[in-house]
Amino acid sequence: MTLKIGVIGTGAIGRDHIRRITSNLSGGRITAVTDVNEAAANAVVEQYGLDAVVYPDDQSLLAEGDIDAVLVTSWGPAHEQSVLAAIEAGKYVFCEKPLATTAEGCRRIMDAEIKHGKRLVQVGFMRRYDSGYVQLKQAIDEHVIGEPLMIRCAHRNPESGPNYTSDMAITDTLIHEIDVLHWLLGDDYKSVQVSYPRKTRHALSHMRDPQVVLLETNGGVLITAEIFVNCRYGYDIQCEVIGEDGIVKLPEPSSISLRKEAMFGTRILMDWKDRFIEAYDREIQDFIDSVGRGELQGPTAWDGYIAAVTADACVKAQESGQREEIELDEKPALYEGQAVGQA
Ligand SMILES: NC(=O)c1ccc[n+]([C@@H]2O[C@H](COP(=O)([O-])OP(=O)(O)OC[C@H]3O[C@@H](n4cnc5c(N)ncnc54)[C@H](O)[C@@H]3O)[C@@H](O)[C@H]2O)c1
Ligand SMILES: O[C@H]1[C@H](O)[C@@H](O)[C@H](O)[C@@H](O)[C@H]1O
Repeated sequence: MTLKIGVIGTGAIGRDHIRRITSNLSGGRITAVTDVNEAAANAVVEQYGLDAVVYPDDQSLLAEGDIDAVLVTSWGPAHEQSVLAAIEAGKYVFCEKPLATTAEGCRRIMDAEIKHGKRLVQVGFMRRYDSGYVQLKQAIDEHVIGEPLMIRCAHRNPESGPNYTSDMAITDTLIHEIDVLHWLLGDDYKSVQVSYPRKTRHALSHMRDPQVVLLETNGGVLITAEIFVNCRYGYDIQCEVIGEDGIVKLPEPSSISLRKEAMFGTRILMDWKDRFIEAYDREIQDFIDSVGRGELQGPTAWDGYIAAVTADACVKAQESGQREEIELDEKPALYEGQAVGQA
């Protein structure tokens, strides 16, 4: 069976997912699209030669579209409304991060899913599908390094856009570490503190960059996460887990090495689309396959909720300079067991 997919939001990542479904992946077909910028929706239909109807908004796409599932790839503040409408229509929905911009919004989505009685939502935390992170998880789960004690990581972007603000370092950028690290450890966060080193001259005047976030888990693991979104030299994601018996580290993306003019080196990628290209392919293929089986297995609305609660505490800690507590509601039964990523 071919899954008929509607896409809500045809910007950068919406187009990229349409490209992969159309050219790389199996079992899915784009049959409906919408974007508040109608010209963008029309352009993507033309660019990929889609046999798809362009709808004026998410409501009409969900009511009239010939679809089995939707991808929500609009701006973050628009996600909650589209996801709730998709659940109401009984459609499976893949939603890019953030699931909603507030913890209350994520709660409303969980309540709607629980009322529906079955998982319909997968959140776009693609790092769980990255083979490097999957290997780290395997090593931790198999106690290769004994108990994990500390994690050191860095999330570096070459440059931030003109509308990027200091809190987006958390809600837009660190959110990937927030998700993947609690998944790696199988542990929840307890507290967070944020510090600011000297500011880079490349950052816009209104923002703090870089930032250092110190997270502590319930199990006592200390995580230092550097966020540096104007590092200039590349798109660089680092993660090192220090355990009782050894250390495991995220591999560098594979690349040829070059010896030239008295130098030896490898290229560093510049774009998130390239760094996680295989992970995005796997997560969307997993969504298509899981919907086909009638049982989602990727990141859940509960994971989206954990990320939102943790991000709220991080933003509070950015402002207060103090250690802030992170408190989750009780995990609903629908989300028992750990959602997986795939190698
Ligand atoms: N998983 C990842 O690594 C990753 C990477 C990039 C972006 N994202 C997330 O994906 C989302 C989109 O990011 P982007 O980079 O593609 O942004 P973008 O600005 O390029 O595209 C967003 C599109 O959504 C459209 N839109 C806004 N509100 C809408 C609505 N109510 N209905 C329909 N369309 C609407 C806009 O017109 C725009 O075309 C963001 O939430 C972002 O955080 C995730
Ligand atoms: O900081 C960026 C992240 O590195 C990417 O992975 C995307 O999530 C993008 O939306 C963020 O702005």
